[in-house]
Amino acid sequence: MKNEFEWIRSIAPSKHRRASVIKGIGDDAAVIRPKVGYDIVLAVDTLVEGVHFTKNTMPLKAIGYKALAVNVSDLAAMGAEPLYYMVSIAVPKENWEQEEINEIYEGMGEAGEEYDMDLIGGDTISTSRDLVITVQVTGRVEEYRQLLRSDAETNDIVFLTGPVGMSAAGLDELLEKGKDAWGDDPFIQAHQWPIAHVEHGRFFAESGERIALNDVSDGVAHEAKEIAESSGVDLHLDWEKMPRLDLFQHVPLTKQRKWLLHGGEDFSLLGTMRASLFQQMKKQLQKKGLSLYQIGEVRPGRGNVWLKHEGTEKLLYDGGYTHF
Ligand SMILES: Nc1ncnc2c1ncn2[C@@H]1O[C@H](COP(=O)(O)OP(=O)(O)O)[C@@H](O)[C@H]1O
Ligand SMILES: Cc1ncc(C[n+]2csc(CCOP(=O)(O)OP(=O)(O)O)c2C)c(N)n1
Ligand SMILES: [Mg+2]
Ligand SMILES: [Mg+2]
Ligand SMILES: [Mg+2]
Repeated sequence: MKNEFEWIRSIAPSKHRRASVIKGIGDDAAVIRPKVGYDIVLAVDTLVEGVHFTKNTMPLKAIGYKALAVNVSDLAAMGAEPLYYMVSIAVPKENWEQEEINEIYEGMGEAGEEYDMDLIGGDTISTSRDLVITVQVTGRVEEYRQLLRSDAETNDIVFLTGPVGMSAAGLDELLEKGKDAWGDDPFIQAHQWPIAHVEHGRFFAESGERIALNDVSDGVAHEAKEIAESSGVDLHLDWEKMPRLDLFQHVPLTKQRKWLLHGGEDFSLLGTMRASLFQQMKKQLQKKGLSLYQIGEVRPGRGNVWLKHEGTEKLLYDGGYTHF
């Protein structure tokens, strides 16, 4: 067992991918040199044992991988390029071994490699119970190109960059069967190894177009409501247009609705863009092997979300995951 400081040295990267890191781990704070012409984008998200994961729902490596990926997803939703991350980890005195924490860091390192980011610092503390991992990420976006949820306008179309509901479906299976559910099943994979849609975010930002964007961490209904409210418009969604995998075909409708609309943790991006842009953007994205689905449109309103389903349009209950 290493002591705290030996352990920190053992997880510190020996070199950085980004030349802009002036000082990483090993002083009172990290120092980075921002690139001229870019705005800095910052986000922080925490994963808590029992709330976001348990040892039965997530492999240790996946906990680390997901802790970084969910943060990168917020950078993607701003159109930013991920650059650096910091980690604060509160380790319970019982039930967690150093070897297990190392595995979490291995998973985080894998995500760091995937998104080309440097670990530049953090904090290590003990706690009485339940592991808590907080990751702070820094990214950059070309000046004034950030993609805000307040930018939706009447006559825009509403889009999703990928399927939703898979992570929630996986979680239900994991809560029921525990480790017996682990494996290649796409729902389980979606829950344990989420993918942040950075390429989509960057493509939208680089286009220079006005695009409103949110990542789907708390469910489509909730994220759509956030866009509608902050843009002062109404979003009209169409159930039939939601990207739905064949895998959902035999699932009862109430469950489909719960997973697809209120599930969350999918980390697809939900957004709006000018209607005339949609086909060309879809084609360009397809060339990169990326998808884009139109699921509705934006109309004048006061921040409400409507869902057309089985011929009638109703106000969509905006319930998603809430911590209080
Ligand atoms: N405890 C807090 N203190 C300060 N700002 C917060 C706190 N919690 C959330 N925020 C801010 O509120 C906004 C929404 O947060 P959140 O719903 O967690 O976003 P997301 O779902 O994209 O992670 C963000 O700007 C976030 O930085
Ligand atoms: C053991 C367990 N129970 C429940 C969930 C489901 N869950 C936990 S947090 C959450 C929403 C997303 O997390 P949050 O902390 O709200 O992230 P943010 O919206 O800030 O990105 C969901 C769907 C889970 N992942 N694991
Ligand atoms: Mg958050
Ligand atoms: Mg978000
Ligand atoms: Mg949330």
